[in-house]
Amino acid sequence: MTAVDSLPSSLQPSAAPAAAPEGRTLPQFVLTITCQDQVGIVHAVTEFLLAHGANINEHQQFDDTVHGLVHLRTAFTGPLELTRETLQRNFVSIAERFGMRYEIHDQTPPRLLVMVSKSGHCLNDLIFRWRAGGLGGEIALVVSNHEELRPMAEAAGLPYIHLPVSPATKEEAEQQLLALVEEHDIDLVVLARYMQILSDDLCRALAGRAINIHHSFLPGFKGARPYHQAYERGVKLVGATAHYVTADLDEGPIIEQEVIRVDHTHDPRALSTVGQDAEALALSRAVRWHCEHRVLLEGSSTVVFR
Ligand SMILES: Nc1nc2c(c(=O)[nH]1)N[C@@H](CN(C=O)c1ccc(C(=O)N[C@@H](CCC(=O)O)C(=O)O)cc1)CN2
Repeated sequence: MTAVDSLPSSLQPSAAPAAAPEGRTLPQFVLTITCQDQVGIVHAVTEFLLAHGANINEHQQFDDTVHGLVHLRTAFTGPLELTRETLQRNFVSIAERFGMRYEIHDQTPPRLLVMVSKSGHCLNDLIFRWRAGGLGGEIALVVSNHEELRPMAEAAGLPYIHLPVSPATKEEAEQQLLALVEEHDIDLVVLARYMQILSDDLCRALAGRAINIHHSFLPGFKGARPYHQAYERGVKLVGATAHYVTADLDEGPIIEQEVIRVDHTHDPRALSTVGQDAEALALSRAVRWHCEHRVLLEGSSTVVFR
């Protein structure tokens, strides 16, 4: 008798997926796994989900033969009574058997804190997608080292916190930011053209939960004025790079990049103007994919299950 044979009829492979009672929706979850590649991983995962009455909606896998690793993302719908805590508790033994690094998420949208300076095109795009329900997370508040974007945030009903930064106030400002992250139960900090360099301590505190948009196609043109560098170089493509924030400026693991064709008629201002579209698109995609648990960090790189 196989493991499947021992399951109740409602869980037999041919059984229809569990249905939600009137007015209720079935819980949805995402499981992400990284481990050494070995036989039986997918079988163990699918047998575990079957035993909990879960119905797989999306499954993606990448075998990284360079590093001998396998990365999985499985999105599934559970029976009404299934919880993240039950899954977490029951999956531990499987994770230990295969030496898995894993996360189990329910459908609670991550809470976002957006940081800005004076340029509003990325914030504007994030607010539009959030209000349209297409960002994958909830914007909780906006923090800035300037006042210029307060009207945009407050018009969207968002709290706006002004934290001026100078060499004298930087440490205090960063402590206040961390206090806001705790106070508002923030899951992700989004640097949406925030033009101050975060300290090593702050980067460590926000490791894996802070995304920046750099206004160039990295690794080219790092720093604060990439469009001037691009103009001087005479490039024919400009772009933007969304990456996790690390202490090494503009060196964090890349999540998404976008490019736009330009030519000799574009001066630095024109390059900056056309580049804004690439920045807004790359950042919003990266934020949504992070919120949907589609981005797996692997050392200095990422695996993105788009
Ligand atoms: N620790 C990190 N902090 C930040 C990163 C990062 O990758 N790691 N990205 C920046 C954004 N950025 C480029 O994408 C960037 C922003 C600002 C500067 C810079 O030189 N700033 C000057 C001040 C400039 C000003 O006041 O306008 C500085 O901080 O001395 C370079 C790159 C966000 N933070």
